[in-house]
Amino acid sequence: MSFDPVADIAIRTRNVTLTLGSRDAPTPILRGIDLEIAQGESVAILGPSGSGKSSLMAILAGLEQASGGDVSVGGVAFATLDEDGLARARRGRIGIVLQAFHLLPTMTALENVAVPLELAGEGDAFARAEAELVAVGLGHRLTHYPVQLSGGEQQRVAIARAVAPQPRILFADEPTGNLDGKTSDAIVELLFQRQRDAGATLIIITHDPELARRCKRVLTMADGRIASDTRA
Ligand SMILES: Nc1ncnc2c1ncn2[C@@H]1O[C@H](COP(=O)(O)OP(=O)(O)OP(=O)(O)O)[C@@H](O)[C@H]1O
Repeated sequence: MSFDPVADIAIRTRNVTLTLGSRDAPTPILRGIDLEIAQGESVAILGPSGSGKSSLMAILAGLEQASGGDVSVGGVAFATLDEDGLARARRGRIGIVLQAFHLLPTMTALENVAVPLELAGEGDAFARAEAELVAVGLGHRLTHYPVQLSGGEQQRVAIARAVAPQPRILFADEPTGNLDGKTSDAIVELLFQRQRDAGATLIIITHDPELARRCKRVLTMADGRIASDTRA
């Protein structure tokens, strides 16, 4: 499985829909998303609470299947993949920082970052994981378990874990939500630095207009649709 360097398109969707709820009471969440995101682009997704931002990210990141339409990421059509196939498509290629950090409670901060690297078949997993944790200011918390870390520290472990495999596409849902101003600035700098250095695609859900302004493209969602799409 490889990314399509000719088209240089990281993500392409056609008429993507998501409908949840029961058959008797279906709830349309996404109502037809058409989107092309180039490799290396930085994209902010804005929009009111409940407009479908996290749902769209879950589909683009291969965490959830769309109800209808096509999603192709790095030239891979997601609709054809089962859960294992999606996990393989994500591994090492797609980095994800979710609002709930999903750190494994039985693993230390270092292990939470190193183990996915090992799973992706990377060498020097622990040395690289340590370097990533130092980069997010957590060199002094390597052996702490998630329960021993503050919310902002857990968020930074999740960010270190997401960027460590140097993914081609990095998704972040409110990556600075739990951080103070200074730490938030440092983390934002780290995300954009990774995006530039690796030519990665960066897709960030945020309510922070300052952070959105730093992205080359801003999508605004409303009621399950893309209401506006502007480039800087
Ligand atoms: N399992 C579900 N069944 C029915 N509706 C759901 C389900 N999961 C999410 N929703 C609804 O889907 C809508 C979109 O949710 P989503 O989390 O994508 O919005 P969001 O724009 O990311 O919001 P926020 O900014 O608050 O995180 C919401 O109205 C939510 O209540």
